Amino acid sequence: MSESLLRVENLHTRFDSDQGTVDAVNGVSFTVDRAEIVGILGESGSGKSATAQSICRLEAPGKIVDGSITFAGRELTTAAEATLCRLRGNSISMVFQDPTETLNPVFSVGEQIAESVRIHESSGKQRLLDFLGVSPFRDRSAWENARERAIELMEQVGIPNPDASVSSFPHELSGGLRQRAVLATALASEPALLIADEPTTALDTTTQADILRRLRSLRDEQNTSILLISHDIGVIAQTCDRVVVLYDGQVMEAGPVERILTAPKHPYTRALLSCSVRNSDADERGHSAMARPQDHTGSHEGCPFADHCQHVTDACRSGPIQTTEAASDHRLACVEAPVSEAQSVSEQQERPAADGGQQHDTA
Ligand SMILES: Nc1ncnc2c1ncn2[C@@H]1O[C@H](COP(=O)(O)OP(=O)(O)OP(=O)(O)O)[C@@H](O)[C@H]1O
Ligand code: NI
Repeated sequence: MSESLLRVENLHTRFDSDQGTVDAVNGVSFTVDRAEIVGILGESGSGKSATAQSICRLEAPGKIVDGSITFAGRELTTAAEATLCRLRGNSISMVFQDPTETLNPVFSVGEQIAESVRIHESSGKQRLLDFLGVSPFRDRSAWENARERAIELMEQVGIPNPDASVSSFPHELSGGLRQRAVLATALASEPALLIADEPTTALDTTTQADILRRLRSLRDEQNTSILLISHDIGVIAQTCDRVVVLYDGQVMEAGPVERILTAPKHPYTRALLSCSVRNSDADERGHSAMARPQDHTGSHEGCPFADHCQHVTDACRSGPIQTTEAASDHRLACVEAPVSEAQSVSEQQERPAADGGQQHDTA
């Protein structure tokens, strides 16, 4: 078995502010294999973006205070800025939630996509466009080639009429088209790993479904590994192979999407799923709104979900929660897992336990 493309181990990312210290990422571990789509699922404030930013080493003003991030066997937490720049220009691309922050309003989208192609081809030069504020395409033939590639990329991400839209400015495009253009710039370098932080959150459901479908084709056709961040279970279910459920900067449960979404074992995951099924019913086990961790500055003894968990015991509050293997490739951070399992089966009448009701089988 080859080494995972991305391996995050015991990552701790901290923000220091006047209000105190926020442990935004508090011991997170997971891997992304080649040609795999892994989702990070969690509510607002659970540390999804801080995790993604740490992987790209764009965590400032946060600081990585512990743990390891390896990409293709290379340690990123201690890598030099020049190495990180090269990786970001070639191997790892990130798409942020708000495309207006990524696209420069004064250049056409075609030029910006073409510039990403050029950066990739000239292997890791500074982003001249941002840097100098001038178009790097003074040489006509260089522009023609890059423009052609930009049009291809625009087609790939579903921008209609790319021949015409290549000269459009960001403000001339709809939100959906802008987000597609951002995706095209991210794909220009043919990255081995694409990190997409809520890439479709602001978009209508048809556009969202289309973009998610294109992410899957990207994996199918180009073997791109994708880390997809979302608070939306539907998005994760449609797109991912595996999912990591975050709460208060910690992994509650992780495993194959189908398994986690149909037979969740962690009380938090189950609360999250039942909220999404009946999200109008905020009273559903009382978890909907109050499940959010209000105070990140306290100590981290015990399970962060303990105060909202109906299965809570003394052990949940008294020390670090061990992560156990509920099944092969299914991790769980819950001391009450066996009790929860019994509950889970009765709560989930629609499915005869997929694992035969025995959660402690071996890998
Ligand atoms: N620049 C910052 N300064 C101080 N605290 C921060 C900063 N950025 C994030 N945090 C804190 O870190 C925690 C995790 O934030 P993060 O943005 O990773 O959450 P998220 O899961 O991405 O949420 P959302 O779904 O709202 O994007 C939060 O408590 C947040 O307040
Ligand atoms: Ni976020």
